[in-house]
Amino acid sequence: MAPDPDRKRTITWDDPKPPLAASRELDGLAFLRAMIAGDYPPPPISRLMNFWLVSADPGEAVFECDPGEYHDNPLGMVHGGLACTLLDSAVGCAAHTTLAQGVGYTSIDLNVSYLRPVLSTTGVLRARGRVVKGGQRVIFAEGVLEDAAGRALATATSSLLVLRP
Ligand SMILES: CCCCCCCCCC(=O)SCCNC(=O)CCNC(=O)[C@H](O)C(C)(C)COP(=O)(O)OP(=O)(O)OC[C@H]1O[C@@H](n2cnc3c(N)ncnc32)[C@H](O)[C@@H]1OP(=O)(O)O
Repeated sequence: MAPDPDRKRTITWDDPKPPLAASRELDGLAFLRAMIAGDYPPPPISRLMNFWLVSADPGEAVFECDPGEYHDNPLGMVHGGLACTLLDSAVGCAAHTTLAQGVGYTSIDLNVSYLRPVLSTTGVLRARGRVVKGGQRVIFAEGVLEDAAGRALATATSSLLVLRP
C-alpha cells in the first residue's frame, strides 16, 4: 500500500566521522558542549528521530524532542522506543560528561518505566540524565522524561561500561 503523499519527511544528516574524531580529542564535557555550540553536527540518530542536546553539565545532560505523528505506533500513541532513545541518550551523555579525554563508554543496560503515554500532541519532551555513581569501570545513571509541565512520562536506570584505552 502506497504511503499518504501528504505525510512525508525529508531527512538529511552529516558525516559522523569528524565528530567521532573530535570526541576522541576532547574530554566528554567539552565535546558535548562543543556539539551544543554547533562546532560539530549532531549524530545521524538525532536527525532521524528529531531530538537534540540542550545542556551538558558535570554528571548531567538534557535532551529535547518534539514528537510528531511520524513517531506513532499502531496503538495511537508515540512508540515507546522514542522514550527509550531519549533516556538512553540522556543517561549516556550524563556519563560522558564525567569522562576524561580518550576514555569512552557504552551502555550495557537500560531499564525504562513508562509512567504515562506520550502522544504526538504532547509537545516538547525533555529527557534529563544524571550520574548516580561514577566508577573506574561502571557508571550508574538515571533519567526522567518529562512533558513541558514537568510531569514525569517515563523513568530509566542504566549502567554504562567505561572503556579505557
Ligand atoms: C548526542 C546525541 C546522542 C548521544 C547518544 C549517546 C548514548 C548512546 C548510548 C548507546 O546507545 S551505546 C549502544 C548500546 N550498547 C551497545 O551496543 C553495547 C553492546 N555490547 C558490547 O559491545 C559488549 O557486550 C561489551 C563491549 C559491553 C562487553 O564486551 P566484552 O569484551 O566484555 O565481551 P565479549 O568479549 O564477549 O564481547 C561480546 C561481543 O562483542 C564484540 N565486541 C566487543 N567489543 C567490541 C568492539 N569495540 N567493537 C566491535 N565488537 C566488539 C565481541 O567481539 C563479541 O562478539 P562475538 O559475540 O560475535 O564474538
